[in-house]
Amino acid sequence: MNPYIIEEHEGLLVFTINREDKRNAISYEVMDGLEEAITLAGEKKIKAMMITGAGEKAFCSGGDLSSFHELKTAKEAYKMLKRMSNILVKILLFPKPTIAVLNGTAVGGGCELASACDFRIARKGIKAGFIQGTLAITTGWGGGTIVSEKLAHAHAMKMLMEAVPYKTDELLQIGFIQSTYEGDSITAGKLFLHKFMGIETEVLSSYKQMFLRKLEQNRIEERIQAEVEQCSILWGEEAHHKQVNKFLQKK
Ligand SMILES: CC[C@@H](C(=O)O)C(=O)SCCNC(=O)CCNC(=O)[C@H](O)C(C)(C)COP(=O)(O)OP(=O)(O)OC[C@H]1O[C@@H](n2cnc3c(N)ncnc32)[C@H](O)[C@@H]1OP(=O)(O)O
Repeated sequence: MNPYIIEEHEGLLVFTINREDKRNAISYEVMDGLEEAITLAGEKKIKAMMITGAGEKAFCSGGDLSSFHELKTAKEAYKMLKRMSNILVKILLFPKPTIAVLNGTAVGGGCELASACDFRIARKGIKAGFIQGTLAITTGWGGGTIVSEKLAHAHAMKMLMEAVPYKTDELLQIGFIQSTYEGDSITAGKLFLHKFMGIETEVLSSYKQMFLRKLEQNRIEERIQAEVEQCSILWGEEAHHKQVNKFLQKK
């Protein structure tokens, strides 16, 4: 089965992580897919991009631990973290509106991926959190830096440091998600963007640039690079490998 699906719905590019049995964990193949989707979303006929996951259990459970666990040293981890952080930067700085539709749990890197989008909506009852701390690492794809820009200081720091999944009412309250939905995820995403789709692409892009200028002024890319480097160091430590082993041995 293809690990991702790319579809076009009347000017909306929809990317679905299609690894339901692995809770939509991000493998290198999913990274290939995200890179392809970003390129396709750049086409003139596309007004906005949506990212979601297959099924109802998970939006994305972060990096594929069974595969990335092979990366033992800081240097090995850096390559993977850097590649995915480049993808997050492309989504963050994408010149058109982007939305993450959290069809299910979003944890670890899944929460980072969602943070890179302009908007996040969630199915009622899901949970989302930066649980990286429980694996003795920090965010490493740029998500910590991104969330520090998008949420109030105390909310962002609390969410990162607590390292627990939050319920939808808490996610709404801190502003991590903008609304909740019931039913089909793609329909919910389309409904959220409905009014945007009637506006000229150039107008949407011009507004997006206003927000991007602020991020550039705040040296976002330089700060994301520092996050990648810091996480790589922690990744190489025994404490991290011990926690990942615990998760993998639960099988
Ligand atoms: C690597 C980058 C780093 C970053 O920079 O941010 C990270 O992303 S670190 C964070 C990595 N993610 C996690 O630690 C989450 C791990 N997963 C879970 O906690 C749970 O699976 C879940 C997401 C809360 C869902 O729980 P549940 O519905 O009970 O499912 P299972 O736990 O039984 O899992 C089913 C199936 O999926 C496999 N799985 C789940 N997550 C991952 C993952 N991240 N990588 C690889 N595989 C994953 C799990 O092993 C099960 O597989 P099988 O036993 O083969 O059925």
